[in-house]
Amino acid sequence: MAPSPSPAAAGLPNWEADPILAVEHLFMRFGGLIAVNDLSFKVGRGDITALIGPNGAGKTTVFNCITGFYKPSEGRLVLAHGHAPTAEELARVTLIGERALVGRKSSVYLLERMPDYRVSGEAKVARTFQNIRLFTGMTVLENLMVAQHNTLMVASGFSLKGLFGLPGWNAAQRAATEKAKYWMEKVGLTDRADDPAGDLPYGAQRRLEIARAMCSDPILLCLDEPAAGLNPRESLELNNLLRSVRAEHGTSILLIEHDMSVVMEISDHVVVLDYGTKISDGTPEAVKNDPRVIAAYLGVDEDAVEEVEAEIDAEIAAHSTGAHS
Ligand SMILES: Nc1ncnc2c1ncn2[C@@H]1O[C@H](COP(=O)(O)OP(=O)(O)OP(=O)(O)O)[C@@H](O)[C@H]1O
Repeated sequence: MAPSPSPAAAGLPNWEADPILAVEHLFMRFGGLIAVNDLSFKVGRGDITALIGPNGAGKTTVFNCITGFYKPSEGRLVLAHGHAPTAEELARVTLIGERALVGRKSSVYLLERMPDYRVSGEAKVARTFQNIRLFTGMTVLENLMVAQHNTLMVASGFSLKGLFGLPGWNAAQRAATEKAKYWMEKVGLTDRADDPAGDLPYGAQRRLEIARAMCSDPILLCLDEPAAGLNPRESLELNNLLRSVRAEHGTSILLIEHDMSVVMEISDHVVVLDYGTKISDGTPEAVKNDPRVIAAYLGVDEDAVEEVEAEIDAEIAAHSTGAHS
């Protein structure tokens, strides 16, 4: 019997063929409010994926669940290092109640079972926030060194090796400084290395946040509205930075963004939420032309929404009549 074709060969999109993250039946309730309602989607390895939707749609809540800031009410969040897990591997890690199944070539992490510090330290998921959260009184360089605190603490033997200046510690400190310099250069902040982060212009603070997240060597970078408050030139620079992060470091990127010029320009895959529910999922082109998205999000005014919905209903009715005749 001929072997069945691989998912990629079968023409599936990358997020189906090689998902780095699978969000499965995610619910998040706050008392009587259902902020995320049975949400499932996948993030392709090496893809730039955008999560979009009107204000209050539940996007940041999804990020908070993925990054361990919230414990979801229900659902599974599967992060795969290496290849995606087989159904058997997934069933095993789920049923034995462990948070991860770590192998030499590939590992699987169930993020809903992990607190935020394990999601970043072990599963290697980094994030930035909608409201910038830098250490404003520290310099640019210090912010990038603090981001490597965990690695340095381990290398210092929790201070002992550091106190005696042992070679392993010195090498780790040199490597951390090199990494900080590399990312400073990458985001164009080398000449501001010794300035307090709080003195930087807004766009530069946003870039520093991304550099700080990258200093933890994430495999998945989650960015909450990275283009908010940027002017068109800065948005363009952001697009280039994100493309190069993906191309040179293979980091997969999941971003929440309202700026459609960023979303349509750099995303491979777009997922649309409205009232906590997924209403569209596909390539930027497919999503842009989806009438549900146009009605819910892409700026038709309220009067036009009913009109568009009537058109959709008429289309569906015509389609089903056609299908039955
Ligand atoms: N900690 C919380 N407690 C109670 N309700 C919350 C909490 N966090 C979020 N919500 C509610 O959940 C819903 C979704 O909010 P969320 O911030 O996730 O939306 P969003 O799509 O990120 O919105 P925006 O684009 O405006 O940032 C909102 O109704 C919000 O008020």
